[in-house]
Amino acid sequence: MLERIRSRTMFTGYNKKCYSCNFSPFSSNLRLMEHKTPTPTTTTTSSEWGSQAWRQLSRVRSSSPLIQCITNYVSMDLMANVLLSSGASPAMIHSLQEIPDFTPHVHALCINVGTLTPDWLSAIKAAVNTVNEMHKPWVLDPVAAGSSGFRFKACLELLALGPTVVRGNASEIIALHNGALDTNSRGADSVHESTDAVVAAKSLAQTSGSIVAVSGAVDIITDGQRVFGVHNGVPMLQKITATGCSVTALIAAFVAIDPSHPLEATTSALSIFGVAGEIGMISAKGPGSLRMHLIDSLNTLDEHTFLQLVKITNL
Ligand SMILES: Nc1ncnc2c1ncn2[C@@H]1O[C@H](COP(=O)(O)OP(=O)(O)OP(=O)(O)O)[C@@H](O)[C@H]1O
Ligand SMILES: Cc1ncsc1CCO
Ligand SMILES: [Mg+2]
Repeated sequence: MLERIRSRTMFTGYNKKCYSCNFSPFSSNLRLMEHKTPTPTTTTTSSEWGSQAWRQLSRVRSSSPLIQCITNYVSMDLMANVLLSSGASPAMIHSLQEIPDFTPHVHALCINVGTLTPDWLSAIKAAVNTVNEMHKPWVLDPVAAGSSGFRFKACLELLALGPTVVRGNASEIIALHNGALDTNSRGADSVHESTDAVVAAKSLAQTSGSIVAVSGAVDIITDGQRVFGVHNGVPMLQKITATGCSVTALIAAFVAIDPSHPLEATTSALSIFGVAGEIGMISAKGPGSLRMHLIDSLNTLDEHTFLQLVKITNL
């Protein structure tokens, strides 16, 4: 594994100053739109990004943010295990009746429309309104957004409520950007490469005010101005259902501990997940065992190994 040292790429656009501030993980005065604040341009290496991602994972591990996940039936197990193995606390609580008692206590909310029904949509909106009122971060996974009118309308309504981050695959982000149903939809699976969605992601970030992340061979992360690429992960992650859903939940955990820097937190979460996939793949025999080794790798990942494998570039 250690010989797989990645090259370090120079890039610009990162506000280093933000990372030297004394951030209080769970302060109540979070501003969801803070990433829109203009930042001075400095030069930062991929290894500095790697160090920052490691610090953020360390904070997830030490502070164990509580992440409420209103997600689909398929992803509940893997998502909860990915959060647990990364150090966060998952809570798969989705009943409308429980939201007034529980949601005010969470550090971030993960919303996923994978198996959406009208009842669940009501619960989702109630939970989103609660965290919005409390200025806490929330992340939207628009699973199969372009596959049906009901789902598409729901995704647009949720987008209008101002998610901190939207993470989807390329087809989902392109459908949201196009504002139309996807007649070639394959449901939860993408028919596009992530790099096909750069323009759509930037535009969607500009119109929504959200950070937009597109997963794929290269994960794309943008605030509408800056665009970063995470070159980690293995293709077999696509053969495990709900790895995308789970990395969205991991983004929620990272945004929970650094809500003032959602662009950077999202980039970090995707890189941690991708590196864990690469390490897991060394021992895996196929998707089934990769799923197990991915969870193990998230649990045991160490700084030295991560810093050797992480690759983040300016796109
Ligand atoms: N070709 C690839 N090479 C490396 N990593 C990949 C590749 N494709 C996807 N990944 C990684 O797999 C994870 C899931 O991404 P994917 O795009 O498959 O999500 P998704 O389609 O939303 O999945 P799901 O809906 O099943 O949860 C991400 O961490 C991504 O970086
Ligand atoms: C396969 C599938 N269908 C609805 S949600 C889901 C999990 C991956 O998004
Ligand atoms: Mg998905």
